Amino acid sequence: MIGVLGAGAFGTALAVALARDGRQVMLWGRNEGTMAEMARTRETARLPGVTLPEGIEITADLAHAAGAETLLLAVPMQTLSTVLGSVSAPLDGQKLVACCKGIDLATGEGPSHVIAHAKPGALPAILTGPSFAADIARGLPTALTLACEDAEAGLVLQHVLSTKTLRLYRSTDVTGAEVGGALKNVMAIACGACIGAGFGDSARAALMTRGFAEMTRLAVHLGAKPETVTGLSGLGDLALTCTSELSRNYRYGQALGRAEGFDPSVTVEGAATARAVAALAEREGIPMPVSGVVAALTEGKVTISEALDELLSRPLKEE
Ligand SMILES: NC(=O)C1=CN([C@@H]2O[C@H](COP(=O)(O)OP(=O)(O)OC[C@H]3O[C@@H](n4cnc5c(N)ncnc54)[C@H](OP(=O)(O)O)[C@@H]3O)[C@@H](O)[C@H]2O)C=CC1
Ligand SMILES: O=C(CO)COP(=O)(O)O
Repeated sequence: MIGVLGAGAFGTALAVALARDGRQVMLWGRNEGTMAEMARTRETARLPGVTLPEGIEITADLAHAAGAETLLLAVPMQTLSTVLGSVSAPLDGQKLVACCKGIDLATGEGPSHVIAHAKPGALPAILTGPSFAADIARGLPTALTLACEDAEAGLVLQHVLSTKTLRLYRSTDVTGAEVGGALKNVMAIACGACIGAGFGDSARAALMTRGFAEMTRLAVHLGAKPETVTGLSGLGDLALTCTSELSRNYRYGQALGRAEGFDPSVTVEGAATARAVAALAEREGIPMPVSGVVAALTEGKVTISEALDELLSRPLKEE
């Protein structure tokens, strides 16, 4: 049995893909009324046009869902610690796969460390890479990274979670996978802002490239392998998110670039993560100029033209 905690767009899309491939899935969401409605209609407003297969058990009972051998954690990053804290069972020996992307603002940690602190006896892993929920739920193909420090558990998870349309590559470099997934959202905000402000495609390509350099710098500093950052979790997801209006982070950036408002109920992981990265970069003494500018933009501390000036006026250096 696979349990999915978080019945938003991504958790539901993963549940649909896995159930279609014959897995028994339990999908947990916090709102009893919403979950009852989802069970009755087999539909969700977060994935219009998608029918939830009968193989998905829909529940609002957290203790029940948390009993599954493999748990996919698909809640927003800034709520992960709270959600895990609400599970009273220790989850010893259970495989906890973070499907969220970001860095916890309170602790400066990625999802695997948040899991390790909340449930020290569990086996943490991360599933990340280019994967819009709408694509996954429609059965469109993609490839993802499944990273787990325990190579044996990683191998098991790779087989449990791969389907005919989701091709999982395994890795033991959890830090590399987490940093790539977290930072690509920050870069997507930067690229959206760049396009929204009318700075053009050349500027966006430059931002993506320098953003990628920043991702690699932080990941390697934290002990990751550079080749992980060039994989699906880093470059793969960066390419997707910085170029598609299906990305919420990109659209949020566009709104910043146009000095327009943005619906605060939409999940935009890159905003809090930019602030977490800026704090981490300062603490560790790592230059992260694009992340710093995104953090300042999201906090309303600089305008889009001040952000551009800040990046362009940095001392000239070797690439
Ligand atoms: N959407 C996508 O294409 C992809 C998303 N992801 C990642 O998946 C994670 C979740 O995103 P996504 O599903 O898109 O987000 P959504 O906004 O679609 O859904 C978020 C879900 O989390 C629930 N939630 C929010 N706060 C809490 C809380 N405190 N306790 C319990 N549940 C809570 C919401 O419940 P409620 O409805 O009651 O508010 C909702 O079901 C993010 O980290 C994102 O980066 C990764 C790959 C692709
Ligand atoms: O992570 C994603 C695709 O891989 C989804 O991106 P957004 O959260 O920006 O929509």
